[in-house]
Amino acid sequence: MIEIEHVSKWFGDFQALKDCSLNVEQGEVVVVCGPSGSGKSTLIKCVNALEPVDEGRIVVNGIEVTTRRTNLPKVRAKIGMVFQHFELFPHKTVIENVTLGQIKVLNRSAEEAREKGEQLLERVGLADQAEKYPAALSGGQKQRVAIARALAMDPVAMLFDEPTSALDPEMISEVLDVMVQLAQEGMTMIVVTHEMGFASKVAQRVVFMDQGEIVEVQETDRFFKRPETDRAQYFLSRILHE
Ligand SMILES: Nc1ncnc2c1ncn2[C@@H]1O[C@H](COP(=O)(O)OP(=O)(O)OP(=O)(O)O)[C@@H](O)[C@H]1O
Repeated sequence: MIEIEHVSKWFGDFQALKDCSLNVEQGEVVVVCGPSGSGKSTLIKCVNALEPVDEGRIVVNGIEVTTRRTNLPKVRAKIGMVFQHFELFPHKTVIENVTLGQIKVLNRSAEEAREKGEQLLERVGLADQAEKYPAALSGGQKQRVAIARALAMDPVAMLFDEPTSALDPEMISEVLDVMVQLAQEGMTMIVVTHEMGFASKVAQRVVFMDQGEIVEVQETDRFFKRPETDRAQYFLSRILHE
């Protein structure tokens, strides 16, 4: 479903991704972890075509996202992305945030978009916040709006870039709960996170990145019991004892 084939990417002279390959199956949840600067965000931005790749290709649900295309917003909309800092439209209400893309990119009518938006806000527990502006919401609520907004586009897969790392500790579980539910419903997901509790509960596989390389791809249980590489072992021992 998500095929990443020999992807390399440079920022100027700096190689941020080095020959990265990974296949994510339909309905699979893969957690990507690794030290700061290892290329995790860059990798998933490439999957959503937010960053162009220099070598290799990425195919999502049969569509190559790494070719230059004119209908990029439509392709991108089908691959939902949730960012660390929410990236909501600050001057739009919650319901407008959730309907805008549906109207502009998917050409849905305002009524259809609103109905879908309301259903999704209900699903993430925010039905009563529809008319508020993002500034009036907590971080956990903002992130749930961001998830609802991505889901409103009927994505074939969802990408999460450290979705809980900007949240106060007490809000982390309200966002993770929504993600767990999505996973249980069979959504294909790539999740960049250091939430190893989430990884061990939900992910089928864990990808460990370091210095732009995919160093290790392991079944989750195995990764936590016995990572194959010293680099992954060292990383795990550090974050599990933080
Ligand atoms: N737009 C950019 N221009 C130049 N360098 C960049 C750009 N984006 C990322 N980088 C560099 O590429 C490397 C990988 O960055 P990336 O954000 O993918 O890492 P990460 O593993 O997600 O890190 P973190 O956990 O800190 O978010 C870093 O060294 C970063 O400084």
